[in-house]
Amino acid sequence: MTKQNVIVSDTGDITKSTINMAITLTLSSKSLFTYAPMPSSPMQKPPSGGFITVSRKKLWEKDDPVKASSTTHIKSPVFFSAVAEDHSSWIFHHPSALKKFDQITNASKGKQIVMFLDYDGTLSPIVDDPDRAFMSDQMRKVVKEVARYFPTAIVSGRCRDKVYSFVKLAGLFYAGSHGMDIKGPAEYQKGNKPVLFQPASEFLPMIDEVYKALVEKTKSTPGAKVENNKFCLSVHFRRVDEKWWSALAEQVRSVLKEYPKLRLTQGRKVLEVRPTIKWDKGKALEFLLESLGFANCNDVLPVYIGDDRTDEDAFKVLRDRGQGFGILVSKIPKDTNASYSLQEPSEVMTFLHRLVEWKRLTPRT
Ligand SMILES: O=P(O)(O)OC[C@H]1O[C@H](O[C@H]2O[C@H](CO)[C@@H](O)[C@H](O)[C@H]2O)[C@H](O)[C@@H](O)[C@@H]1O
Repeated sequence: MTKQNVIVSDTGDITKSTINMAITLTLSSKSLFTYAPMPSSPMQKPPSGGFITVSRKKLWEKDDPVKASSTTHIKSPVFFSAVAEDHSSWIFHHPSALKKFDQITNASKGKQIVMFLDYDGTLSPIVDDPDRAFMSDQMRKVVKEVARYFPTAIVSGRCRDKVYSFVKLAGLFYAGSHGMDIKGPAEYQKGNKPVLFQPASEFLPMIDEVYKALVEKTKSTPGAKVENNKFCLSVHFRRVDEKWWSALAEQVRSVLKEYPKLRLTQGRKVLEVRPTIKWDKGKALEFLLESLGFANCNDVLPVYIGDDRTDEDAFKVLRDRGQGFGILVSKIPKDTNASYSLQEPSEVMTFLHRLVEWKRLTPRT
């Protein structure tokens, strides 16, 4: 494997000493994720008081409650006060979308809201078994209502068919495989045809081959699970004992060294394998806006809600366009290009309810 084809994250789901470090050391010193700190981000500044430094990595570690509870250093009261301080500073810059609801709806005056919703960790809570990440009936109901009023897309790392089998709603756009498999509802036509876009289709045979190789290679690691997401793959380690994380990373690396056209990224306790093409959730968002007839328009307000690093590509597109808002679903501070935050899927549901209510009560202009 060349050093160029593997890009590695640092993420709060794991510690430096384990899987993350294993890949970083063996493959590349370059960090994968473009979690560029925002110029205004308070996280760039040293915490005031000057007696303790709380790194972003430690804050990311808290993303995982199990990990956090087993990490002895965060029990220090000094740590807690520094975390609290960082948290309130972060919230100041990424306020709750519920608290700033009026600000968001005011910005939509004269504009068409278009909703983009990530699936795992946004519409459904994170669970141990990826095959059981079901969406609640209440969440389905409100997403259906949202889609009645606003063009709506589900954007997921999952295989499109799989995410559809969870959401089970017609009339929406679905962008699976991190946006590499986009399908629109029949009622939205582009050139008299329903929208269908698969920029990585040439990679299908390779992805299938690597899927089989990864299943074979990782079968000795208890708890590891390889998920075929059609144009990309996920190697889950949520149910793998931490002591095997490095070995699992090495297994994945050993398979990928034969495939320089694939890259490795990291999400929430998952290693994600995908083609090196320049396509991501941000590009998918732009493609969808264009398909909806909103390319180069000022009268549109895209709102993207997501919880993971891959959603940052979409947040960044919105920030760069100076259009719409990204909303990060997270309980803890993270470097993000999102403008607002929500703590968890239940808050996402409340936000969507309020949006539907607001739209119902707003007189048509
Ligand atoms: O873009 P997303 O819809 O957020 O997909 C990202 C990954 O989500 C899924 O994995 C995550 O959720 C699982 C279920 O809660 C959890 O067990 C896992 O640890 C998380 O990483 C999905 O299974 C992956 O294929 C996606 O890449």
